Amino acid sequence: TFSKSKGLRDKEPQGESRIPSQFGEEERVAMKEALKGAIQIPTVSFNLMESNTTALAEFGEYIRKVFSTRFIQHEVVGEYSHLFTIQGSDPSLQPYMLMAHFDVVPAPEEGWEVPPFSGLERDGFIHGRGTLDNKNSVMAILQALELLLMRKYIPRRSFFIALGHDEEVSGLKGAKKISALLQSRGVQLAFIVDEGGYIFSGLIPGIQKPVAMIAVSEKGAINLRLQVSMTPGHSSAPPKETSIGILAAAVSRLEQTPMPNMFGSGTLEMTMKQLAHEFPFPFSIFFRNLWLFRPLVRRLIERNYITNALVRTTTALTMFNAGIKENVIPPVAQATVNIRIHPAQTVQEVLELVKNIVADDRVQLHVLKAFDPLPISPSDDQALGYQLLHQTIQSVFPEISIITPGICIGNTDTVHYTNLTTGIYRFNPIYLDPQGFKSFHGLNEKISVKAYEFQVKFIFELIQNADIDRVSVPHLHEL
Ligand SMILES: CCCCCCCC/C=C\CCCCCCCC(=O)NCC(=O)O
Ligand SMILES: [Zn+2]
Ligand SMILES: [Zn+2]
Repeated sequence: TFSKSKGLRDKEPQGESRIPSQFGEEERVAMKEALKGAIQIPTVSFNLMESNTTALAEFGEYIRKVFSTRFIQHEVVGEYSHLFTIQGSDPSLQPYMLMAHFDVVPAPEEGWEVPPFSGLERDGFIHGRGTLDNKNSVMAILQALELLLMRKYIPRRSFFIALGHDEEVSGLKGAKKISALLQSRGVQLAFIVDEGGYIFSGLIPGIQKPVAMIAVSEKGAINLRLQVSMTPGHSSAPPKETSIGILAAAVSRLEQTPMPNMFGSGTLEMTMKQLAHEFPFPFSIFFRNLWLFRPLVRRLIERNYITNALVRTTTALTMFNAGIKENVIPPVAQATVNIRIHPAQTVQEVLELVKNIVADDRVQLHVLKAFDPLPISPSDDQALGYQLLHQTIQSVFPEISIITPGICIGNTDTVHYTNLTTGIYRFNPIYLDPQGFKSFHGLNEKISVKAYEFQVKFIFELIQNADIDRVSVPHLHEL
């Protein structure tokens, strides 16, 4: 119930209509087999222009085959994305939306323990690209709905399921179009839930206990192309500087010059408030007494590469292309820099900083994509989406005692839905340890069969929790 989080309370106790989230052996086998099949379809997004469209189409066929989507309104949007509309019995309740994406980043086989699109089960884990990011969610959402419908559950609150096909390359053809379609129908959502927050385990230095982080905001981003052009010529009489040398020096300056540490603003303060007591001595003293230790904490946080990303705009050099032949002075050198913007900064401010760091007019800057950090969604007692997630985490994972709002350092399709709701929450009910975190876009991405079952159970519970009548409880200030 909501009693622990104080704000919203169930009007009625959960009646007999509540369906227990218990699944039979046959159902559990079918569940994991369905996920394996999804992993085997190589729905890779390479870049804005290029994706495996055959696989994207095949994925659509696959979900139709595995789930009884014919019983609910199912639309294909932007050629490959999917929008499901589940009509609730009580039109007075504002609808919500569950989101996920089924495109994945490329996965060259080198370095993987099992082929990345095999979906092989080994030692209790299903392996493959997309097992965490994010076919697990796509399949778990549809699976939970299917299991509820099979048990004759009739939702009271309407909800949508939006499954994007190009999240990894912007969401412009999928999520953006779904959002426009819903807007044209006059839909306003109570809240949305997407990927981007997790149950962190051993990921926050000093904290052993699991921390469920519901991301209430996410960083902005810029993809920036740096280019140097020069006249080609014979390499036996080289000029003093080449396009490659000039560009290399520029990107090296960017890598060597971190953006300013912005500790002291945004969602991190909220997260720190929740976590301060959990750190071991003497860190707990430092975090609880920022009035005295702020400068020290500011430095401590930037020591770890993950927490560093929470306090500053990050700059990652991700692509570098130059040269046409061994003995030709290169005409053009290009690099792509992927920047993630701290919520206290804007695209314009960061571009200005970049220009000053590059400080070389021969290096042209082209903005390929840019957006500001996302607004902070409410996490107070009255925030329905946040409180529903909070409640469901407490009931499905009773071992978790720390639930906190936070920020997602990656980007999600939610960027396209700010017109439909102010309640944007990013949370996947998955334990993520440092190895799991590194496997996002990396090697050996995998999910345990148990973890996947818990994800299905979580959504099964969340949908039912969203249907319980709630009354507001006056806010009680803690003494
Ligand atoms: C003191 C608090 C510590 C919390 C530390 C954890 C912070 C990590 C936050 C979020 C995890 C990032 C998940 C990434 C989501 C992936 C989505 C994605 O790949 N999108 C595409 C992209 O970003 O390029
Ligand atoms: Zn993702
Ligand atoms: Zn991703």
